[in-house]
Parts: sequence; structure tokens; C-alpha cells
Amino acid sequence: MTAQIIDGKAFAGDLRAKVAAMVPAFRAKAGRAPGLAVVLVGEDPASQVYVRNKHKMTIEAGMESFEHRLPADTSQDALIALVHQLNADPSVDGILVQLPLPRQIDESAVLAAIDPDKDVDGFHVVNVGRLSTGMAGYVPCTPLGCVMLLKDRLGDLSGKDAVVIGRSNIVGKPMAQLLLAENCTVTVAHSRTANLPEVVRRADIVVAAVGRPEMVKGDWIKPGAIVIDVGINRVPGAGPGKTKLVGDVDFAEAVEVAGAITPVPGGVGPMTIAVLLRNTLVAAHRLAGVPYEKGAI
Ligand SMILES: Nc1nc2c(c(=O)[nH]1)N[C@@H](CN(C=O)c1ccc(C(=O)N[C@@H](CCC(=O)O)C(=O)O)cc1)CN2
Ligand SMILES: [Mg+2]
Repeated sequence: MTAQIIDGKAFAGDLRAKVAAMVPAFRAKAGRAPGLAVVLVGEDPASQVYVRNKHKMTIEAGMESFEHRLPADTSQDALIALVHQLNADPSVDGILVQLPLPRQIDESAVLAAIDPDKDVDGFHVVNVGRLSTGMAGYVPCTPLGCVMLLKDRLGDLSGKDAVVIGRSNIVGKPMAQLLLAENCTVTVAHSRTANLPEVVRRADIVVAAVGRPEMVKGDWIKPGAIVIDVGINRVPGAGPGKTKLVGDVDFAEAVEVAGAITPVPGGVGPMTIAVLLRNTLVAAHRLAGVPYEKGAI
């Protein structure tokens, strides 16, 4: 059996097109475009690429992009002062502080400073609480993108056994909450889980978000299971100085067992920015008092 490959890049492209198609109606009603502010501190090469892509895709969707680049030695107070300024700016609907932040800055203090109603990343504790209690809020982009891919493939997720490997605040924990809200039976596995291969083998849905290259092997997967690989690991590639991206799943092995699988690159990754634009569109509607049809996208 060879798994179907889930084309996250194409799905994300469609999602961005749907967001872009809704922007003109919002503009007509609100008299302005939705606005996304992205803050980058320092010069982490991967973060620079992500922030550049966010700017480009925000503009392509017909939205306003406000990019703020701060030096690596920026103080926590200066960053929080910028966040407060963006909270108060009526042209800004969504605020995103690119992670990771430099050492001298306490990430949780910065995330706590973002107005929860502009927190399109869904990282503020108020949005974490809203998600875990079933209230409307903002859901982190990567896990929401994973659920969109799963529902597209499986339709109703009710009653499925799901294993999430990894318990980060950004992916693992919100992913578990989202799957629970879809009536899955959810297990959150992590580095201390006993008999991890056995636990994973029970799952109809496997979400790997541990940050360990190719850790999940083919014989851990139940035949026909859906495998969502959130890992983005840069490892040595063919030839001196060359690198390549791999996920947390051993793709070559898992593709022979799974029913469907996301590749790396081109699977979950591209969903992150597409969902960010979707969350920004929702935030703009809410802040401008323009009705947004629930579940429109
Ligand atoms: N404030 C945030 N910081 C970070 C987030 C986030 O959601 N909010 N997520 C990641 C980085 N990220 C967006 O910020 C992101 C990661 C990966 C991709 C992507 O398209 N990946 C491609 C491969 C890209 C490559 O070649 O390196 C793929 O998987 O196909 C987009 C956005 C951490 N920080
Ligand atoms: Mg191998």
C-alpha cells in the first residue's frame, strides 16, 4: 500500500485565494483593508524568510502589511512598547511577533501584551482559554491548518483515535484541543511516553510535532492511518555544505504503510501562513463590526 500524498501547498494556495476573494467585500463595508502587523526581532535566517513570505502573501491577499524589524539587542520593554502601539492602532487587525525571540526577551511577557482580539497567532492565554473552553477566539495557525487538511481528507473526525506526539504550546497542546473539539479520542504523547511506537500504532490519526528528524518509523503506523507531519528539520543533505528539510516522520517508510501523509516540505508548513491570513480576515470583521459568516473559511 502506498499512501496518498496530501498536497498542503495546493490546499494553502486555495485557502489564500478564498481569503483574497473575501477582502473586497470587507473593504467596501469597512472602508479600509484588513491589516496585519508582523514584528521580527533579530536576524534568524529562517524567521527572515517566513516574515518576508508573510508580507508578500498579505499584500497578494489585498490586505495591508505592516512590517517591523527590530535589532537583535532590542529590550523587552521596547518590544512591549511597540506591541502596545500596535494594539492601539485602528488600522491593525492582527499582530504577530515572530518566534523564536532573542534570549534577553521573555516570550510569555510579550505574548501577554498583545490584545487578545488582535492575537491572530492564538498564543495569548486568553485565546488558549477560549480554545479549551469552546469559546470563539483565535486558534494557532499550524494546528488549525492540520485540522483543515484532516477534515478535507476524512470529513467527520468523530470517534477517531488520534495521537499527537509533542506537547508544545504552539502545536501539540492546541492540536489536542482541536481534535477533542472534533470528537476524537486524543492521546498526547511526548519524550517520556512509555512504549511510544505501540501508542502510535493504535492511532487512526497521527500528528507528529516533536522536532526530531524522522523519529516516527513506518512500523509505528497503523496501516491506512492518516499521518500529519509538523516537523521542519534541516539536516545534512547530499554533498558538502548541502542541507535538506525533513519532517518528524520517516517519510520513505511511513508512505508505504499510511493511508495518507503530508510531505515535508509542501505539507503542513504552507498552511501556517494561509491560516494566518484567514485569522486576520476574521479579526478584521470582528473589530470593524462587519458580520462574518461562521465557517465561511
Ligand atoms: N509567531 C509565530 N512564530 C512562528 C510560527 C507561527 O505560527 N507564529 N510558526 C513557525 C514559523 N512559520 C511561521 O511563522 C512557518 C514555518 C514554516 C512554513 C513553511 O511554509 N514551510 C515550508 C518549508 C519552508 C522552508 O523551505 O524552510 C514547508 O514546510 O513546506 C511557513 C511558516 C515558527 N515561528
Ligand atoms: Mg530511512
